[in-house]
Amino acid sequence: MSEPIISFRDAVKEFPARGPRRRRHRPQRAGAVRAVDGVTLDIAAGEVFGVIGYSGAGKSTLVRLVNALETTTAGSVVVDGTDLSGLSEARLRPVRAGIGMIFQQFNLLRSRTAAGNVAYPLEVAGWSKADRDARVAELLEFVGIADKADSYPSALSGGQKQRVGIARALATNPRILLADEATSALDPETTADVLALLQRVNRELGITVVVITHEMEVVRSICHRVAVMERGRVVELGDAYQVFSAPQQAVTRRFVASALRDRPSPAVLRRLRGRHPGRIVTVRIDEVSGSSAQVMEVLADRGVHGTIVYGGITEVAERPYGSLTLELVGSDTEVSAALAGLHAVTAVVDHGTAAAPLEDQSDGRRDTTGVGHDGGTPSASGDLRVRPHRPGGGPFGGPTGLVEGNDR
Ligand SMILES: Nc1ncnc2c1ncn2[C@@H]1O[C@H](COP(=O)(O)OP(=O)(O)OP(=O)(O)O)[C@@H](O)[C@H]1O
Repeated sequence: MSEPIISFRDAVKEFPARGPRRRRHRPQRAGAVRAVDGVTLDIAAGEVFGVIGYSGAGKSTLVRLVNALETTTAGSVVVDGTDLSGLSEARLRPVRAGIGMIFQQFNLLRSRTAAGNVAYPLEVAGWSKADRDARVAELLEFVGIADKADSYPSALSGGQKQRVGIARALATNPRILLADEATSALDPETTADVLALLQRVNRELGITVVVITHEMEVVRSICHRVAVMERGRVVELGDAYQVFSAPQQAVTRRFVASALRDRPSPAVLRRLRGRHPGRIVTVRIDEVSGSSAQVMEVLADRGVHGTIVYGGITEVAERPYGSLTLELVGSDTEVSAALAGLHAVTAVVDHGTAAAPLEDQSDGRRDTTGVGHDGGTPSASGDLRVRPHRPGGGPFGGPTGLVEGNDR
């Protein structure tokens, strides 16, 4: 990893507890809540770093520590070589000048045009009118809304407003851009456009981008590395592909499931078994284990006919990831040999057949990733062990021990 531009060391932020919402968080001092609870984390210069977590996890507080909108209760935050602890407002000013920020609700000045909004930080920084005009034109061009320079925010779409927000955040040449739920108010297509723009900000301008989100899709599409937050703590951290292709924590698995709807729910499985008489198996497709070509080769070698009946392959951090659910048709011996062959190349979940269904090991919880129990660790092969269907369970809706997931 290159030189860190942001470092948290055992960073803690406590707030005095007020109201019932905060009571569910573990109080560290009587009447206090730890929004950030001992975070140690380095964000490298030049990366797109994601902080993902559900509401209340502490994400916003964590980024507010970076631009010193909040100060740590304990531990330290170092930004671009400056330890923010105990700095005066005057000393914080230059640190803040090196950080741009964009928000979910855009926070544009309604009384100013797009150009006027982008010019605002330049006015505050004392730029001349000529320099401001040139810089504003350049920025609006960069974010793709030069034609909207004279429009007021009320006449702009959400995506256009966020482009103005990005241009404004970039105006004074920051080294860091903080994006707090910047796409959460946008539709999927506009989200994709804005994320592509943030990627350009990173690649073309070399700006470190820190993305705060509760959407896996955001991390999946642009982040190099990710921290998963829960109750003020970082519970998983690393390369986005590694974290999401082998999630260790239940919270991470939920995020993966929300983005990759590639694994059949129990209800879908029952229908698949009903429609397809062969053996139903789900195989993981990723860079480390099997590619679909490898999987098909194994089946062809064993003389087994494989039909794709469910699944999807997408990209996480620009690398392939997903799963395919196949119906295997052949003699019992051929199918057993094919299963053994598949196990050798990738993670496999054997769902059995309608006559002899197999349930997965997640017992009471649907494991959507194929890596093991909630809170457990994946087996060496990353495989899901299977056990025979419980006696007395009917193949269609009987007490199978499987809990209904989303019936997709
Ligand atoms: N100024 C504050 N005073 C008291 N408690 C606060 C304050 N700001 C945040 N909290 C509490 O700290 C915890 C973390 O909040 P934070 O906003 O950082 O989470 P988040 O992950 O960003 O969630 P969201 O996406 O809903 O904003 C929450 O329990 C919240 O109620």
